[in-house]
Amino acid sequence: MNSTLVTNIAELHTVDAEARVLRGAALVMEGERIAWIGDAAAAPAADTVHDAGGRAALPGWVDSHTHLVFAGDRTAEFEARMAGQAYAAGGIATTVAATRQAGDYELTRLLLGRAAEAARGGTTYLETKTGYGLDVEEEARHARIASTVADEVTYLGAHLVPAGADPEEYTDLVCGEMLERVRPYVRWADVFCERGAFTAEQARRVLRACGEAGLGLRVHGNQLGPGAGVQLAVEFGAASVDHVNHLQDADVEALAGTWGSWDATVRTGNPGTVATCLPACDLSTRQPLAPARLLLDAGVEVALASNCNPGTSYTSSMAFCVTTAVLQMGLSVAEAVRAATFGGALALRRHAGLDADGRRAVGSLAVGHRADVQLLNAPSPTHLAYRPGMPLTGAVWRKGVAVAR
Ligand SMILES: N=CN[C@@H](CCC(=O)O)C(=O)O
Ligand SMILES: [Zn+2]
Repeated sequence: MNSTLVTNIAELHTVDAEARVLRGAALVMEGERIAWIGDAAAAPAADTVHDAGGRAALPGWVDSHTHLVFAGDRTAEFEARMAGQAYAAGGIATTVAATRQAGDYELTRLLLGRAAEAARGGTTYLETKTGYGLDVEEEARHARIASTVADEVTYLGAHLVPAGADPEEYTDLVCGEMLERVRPYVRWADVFCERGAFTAEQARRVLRACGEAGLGLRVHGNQLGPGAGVQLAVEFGAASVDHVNHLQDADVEALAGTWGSWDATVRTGNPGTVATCLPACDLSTRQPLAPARLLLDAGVEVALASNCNPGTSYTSSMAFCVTTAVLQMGLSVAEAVRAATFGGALALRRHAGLDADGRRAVGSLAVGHRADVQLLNAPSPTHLAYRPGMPLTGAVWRKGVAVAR
């Protein structure tokens, strides 16, 4: 099995339960797992040696929320928004029309290009969603294509009621035939519970049906105004509720309540509902930045994700999200890095051990975890906030294979 030693690491940020930072460190990747971590002076030999040259090493980013199966863009909508127009869910229909026109080859090519772009930015674990198909054949096609590229696929048939459809009948379809057809390709289901998208009652039906079909649950909630998304996510034991821009005290309390049997100091117990914040989207839609500081202080586990999509967040830069979280959302660098790595892993329930489908943990660096590692072009991750917008991704390994260096 091929092995790589990365040595001469100024700071190795494990993002483990003790948040250990090892100085003068090295790590060995063997096949697709991390085989050894420790003091560089004591490192074992390996087939290949990579000198980190005094740079910092972190887990690769875990991007737990993207919508990458799409064609076309929405530049005109973005320009109108920058001129003062508000974002509305209806814009999704523009992308649905463009995506339905793209054949399998084209859609796969676009998706591969976006996944490669994300990897070059340090993302080593990627979730993506359907939701630009909105009929049975298209949603099944998008789920199938997504499953050939992304680490995790989420069914988002409940993204928008397509033009001309009756909302209740469309919800029936999402809960029935459409769900059956996408089921082989997806692990998760999501619903956009928002004004202009799905009501709380419709969202409840979707979550119930998808949960009964054995899918893990996620919710797009409280993005454009206060709403039922967070409470529904908690009610259904969703792994994550995403956006969370407009929260009432009761929403924060409900989320905090889901973490009662989780011990963050040893990372055991039952994880609750992660609050996934999407700062690039918040800036692009001119929503208030999600209250990540408040959520962390209340005891809620927080993730940062890119939400890369052509409508609200056309970037897969997790580094940008980390930078924004530090500069504008009140997180420390360590908290932001944790949210963009371990937080995403927790939101995808890939934070620990080998699970039932034999997958290795991601989002933190420990022996046995997936060898998903990035080096920064900097001696410490503080530079992500200190030097905003600079090209700080040095080398990236995904499953032990160099994807950028
Ligand atoms: N908010 C809902 N869905 C996407 C945006 C989709 C679009 O506008 O194309 C989001 O997460 O922001
Ligand atoms: Zn989204």
